[in-house]
Amino acid sequence: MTSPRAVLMDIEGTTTSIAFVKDRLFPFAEAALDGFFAAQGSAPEVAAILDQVRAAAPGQDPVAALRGWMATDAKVTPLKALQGLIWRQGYADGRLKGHLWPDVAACLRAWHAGGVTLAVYSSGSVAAQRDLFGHTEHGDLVPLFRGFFDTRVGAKREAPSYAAIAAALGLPPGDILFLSDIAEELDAAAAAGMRVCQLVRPADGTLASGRHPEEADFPGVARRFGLPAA
Ligand SMILES: CSCCC(=O)C(=O)COP(=O)(O)O
Ligand SMILES: [Mg+2]
Repeated sequence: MTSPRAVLMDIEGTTTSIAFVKDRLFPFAEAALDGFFAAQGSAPEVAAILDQVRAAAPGQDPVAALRGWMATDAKVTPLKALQGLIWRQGYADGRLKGHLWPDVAACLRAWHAGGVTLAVYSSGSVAAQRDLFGHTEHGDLVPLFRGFFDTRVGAKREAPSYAAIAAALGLPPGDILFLSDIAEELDAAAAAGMRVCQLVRPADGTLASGRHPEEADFPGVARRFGLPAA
């Protein structure tokens, strides 16, 4: 079988540790929330997010709605947009560094150098994705990627989202390999015709679903799917 022409990847649990997202990024945004609104609540970008929160949670105080979504890790677009704005300040002043598992950066560089199209699909906003990959221990990796996709393209557990991403990349779904730790996301991508592989990273405690090919790291993915070696 030919190797994939593109690799589409999830962030949390795939390129990046679950602990970094849950124990560093999410608490960072939650702790900064009140101060952020006090300083920037009237900025047009922030006001637009608050309007989206009011539309999604009618009758609720918008900040209370945001805190409720944070508490349940809801993948709601306005929450993700707001978290991205708050994290931006942390990346800019050096309090945040985008975490990548040690095997990831070298593989991304090798795959890109070998002509493989790279793209990201995460619940985190496109701005947050670009900030994470732009501020890693391995430098700015944003130029390696052709596309970044978030929940505005659709939910990660629904097949049409993956069809829309393939169309945006201008590739047949069968030419794209999707990498994620979440079996339901892989189910949806496979239903849209993509090739898939579950990242079962021991340090994240990921459980293999048994429904998809599985690998513990990106070099394993490269070997299995015939991608360039790092
Ligand atoms: C851009 S990093 C933050 C990721 C995030 O907010 C999140 O909810 C994790 O979602 P993923 O789709 O990457 O598992
Ligand atoms: Mg994930």
